[in-house]
Amino acid sequence: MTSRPTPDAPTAPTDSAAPAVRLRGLTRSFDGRTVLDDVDLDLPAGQLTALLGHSGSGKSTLLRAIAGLDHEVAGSGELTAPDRVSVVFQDSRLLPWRRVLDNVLLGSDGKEAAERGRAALAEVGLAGRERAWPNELSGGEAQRAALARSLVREPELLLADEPFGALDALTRIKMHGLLRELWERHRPSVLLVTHDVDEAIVLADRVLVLDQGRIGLDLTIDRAHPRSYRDPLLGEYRERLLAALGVTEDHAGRENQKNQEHKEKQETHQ
Ligand SMILES: Nc1ncnc2c1ncn2[C@@H]1O[C@H](COP(=O)(O)OP(=O)(O)OP(=O)(O)O)[C@@H](O)[C@H]1O
Repeated sequence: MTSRPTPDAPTAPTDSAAPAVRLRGLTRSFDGRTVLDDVDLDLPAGQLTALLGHSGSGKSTLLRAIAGLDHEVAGSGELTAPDRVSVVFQDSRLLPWRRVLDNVLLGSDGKEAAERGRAALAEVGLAGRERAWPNELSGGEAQRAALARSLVREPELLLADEPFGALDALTRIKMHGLLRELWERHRPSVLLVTHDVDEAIVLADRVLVLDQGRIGLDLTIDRAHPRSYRDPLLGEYRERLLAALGVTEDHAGRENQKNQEHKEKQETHQ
């Protein structure tokens, strides 16, 4: 567990019951403009949490702060996060000059590491593609490889910034199933940044909405898994989230219906 106090903050205590991530008074600004405004948040160990918010609301800024990737950003507050953190982005960030297995193993050597890498690739459905080059993979396969690379480190915390944002709808649905499966097997704490309300509701046990620099809504999704886009009981959560995002009912209704029809069609075709 690493505490990263910013200049005016004390160090957080660490104990076994402590949340995986603890933020107190986290503030981040760019050019004098406050993007995160005094955010308090606990992410319990082993929870899959989704983070929604308008474009520019600060989701990536929050994720980068938790990942410790924002040293150049002005800010304050107290932040505690685990030592083993993996980050997955919208693009796979595979090195094109390394084969898939070598990408997964980056930074680890030896026979045992190679075995773990192979096992991770098998877990994401890429057994047999170890020696492929990244440019031989589809977008979905590349994201699978990125997930394998993050898993091989057995992270305590997985930070995922729109990991499925660039994928087509059918691949996205398959990746939702995969992410949930991997989470159930490994149980890291996950913070999933997404624009997609349905993705958040189907995958996460808790959904946060970032609004005006703060957590505007903190919603527990109390439905068993696996969840279906067709589940009418998820509709109520969807409405609350859309309202928190400021989407009007009319607009939401039309968009929802379109999305719902599309997703149901894709689900049927799986
Ligand atoms: N390095 C930076 N320098 C200056 N401004 C930045 C920087 N990074 C982010 N910002 C600004 O901070 C605000 C929040 O950005 P951030 O990327 O966190 O939003 P987001 O919610 O992740 O957006 P999106 O959903 O579009 O990815 C935006 O107005 C953005 O322009």
